[in-house]
Amino acid sequence: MLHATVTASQKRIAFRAGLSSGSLQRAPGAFNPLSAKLIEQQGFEGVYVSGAVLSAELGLPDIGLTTITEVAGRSQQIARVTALPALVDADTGFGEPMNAARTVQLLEDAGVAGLHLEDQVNPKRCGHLDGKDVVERDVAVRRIKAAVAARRDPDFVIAARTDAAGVHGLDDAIDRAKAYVDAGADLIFPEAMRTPSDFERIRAAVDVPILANMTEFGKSELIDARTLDSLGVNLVIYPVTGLRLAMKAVEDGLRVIADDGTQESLLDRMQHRRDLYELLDYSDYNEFDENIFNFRV
Ligand SMILES: C[C@](O)(C(=O)O)[C@H](CC(=O)O)C(=O)O
Ligand SMILES: [Mg+2]
Repeated sequence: MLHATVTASQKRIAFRAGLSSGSLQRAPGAFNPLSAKLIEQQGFEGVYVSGAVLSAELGLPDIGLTTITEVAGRSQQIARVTALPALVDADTGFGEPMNAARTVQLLEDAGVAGLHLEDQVNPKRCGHLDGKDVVERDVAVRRIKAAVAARRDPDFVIAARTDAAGVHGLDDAIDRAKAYVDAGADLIFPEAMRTPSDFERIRAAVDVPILANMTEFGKSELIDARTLDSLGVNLVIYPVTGLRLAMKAVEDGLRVIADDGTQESLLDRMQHRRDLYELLDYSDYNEFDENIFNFRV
């Protein structure tokens, strides 16, 4: 009720334990706090706060227009309603290495379990588009080092994402992944991997946990969870999946209302009022109120 009963520190410890458990952790993107509760209810191990979703929600493309204040605010809203650890997309860290350092502290304060910083130039692009570019490896290393040095909670996870595979090829992505691990990254996010064998090569190159981004309509083959697990992937994100499902359902539903003049035929495709209330722990609020208001004459 009102908030998750698990503290930020406990979530970070649980996130690290999951990453080193040897079994795949799954973190669908929560497109709002309510959907984070649904992700928890459905038995996933974590939630992902996607930059693509956050910008799309604001009616913007994912080209680095959102600010750290917006990202931290949304991340806090999501983290506080779920017991699951949240991993946040911190793009390029919102500027210079010093901005990346501040980003770490603001996201620690937001109560999330970790973030990822990517090696793209500013302004960044979706990692699955052509025409993106990366900064020099040393610049990215400075970004990671600044982030790691700024961390106050040693359990807060700092992930390094490399977009280099789509720009200079997989060999450069592997070199960068190694350099980012040396700089202190806890987790490697190789962006826009095409096939299982790309993940195999990353897995063989680094000792830290690795992440698979199973975003749709991009460059990556959609690989099922069991296969990812057998490839030694530690964490999979489905960043925009929930938003895509919801938006298509809403679009179809709105068309029916416009055509039929009623939503009657859509009722069995809707989350029932009862299920929404259950997700919101509505009955607990009632009980809470009764306990306060117990005046009897
Ligand atoms: C993971 C990602 O960074 C995101 O913001 O969710 C995106 C996802 C997408 O645009 O499909 C990315 O892969 O760049
Ligand atoms: Mg992103």
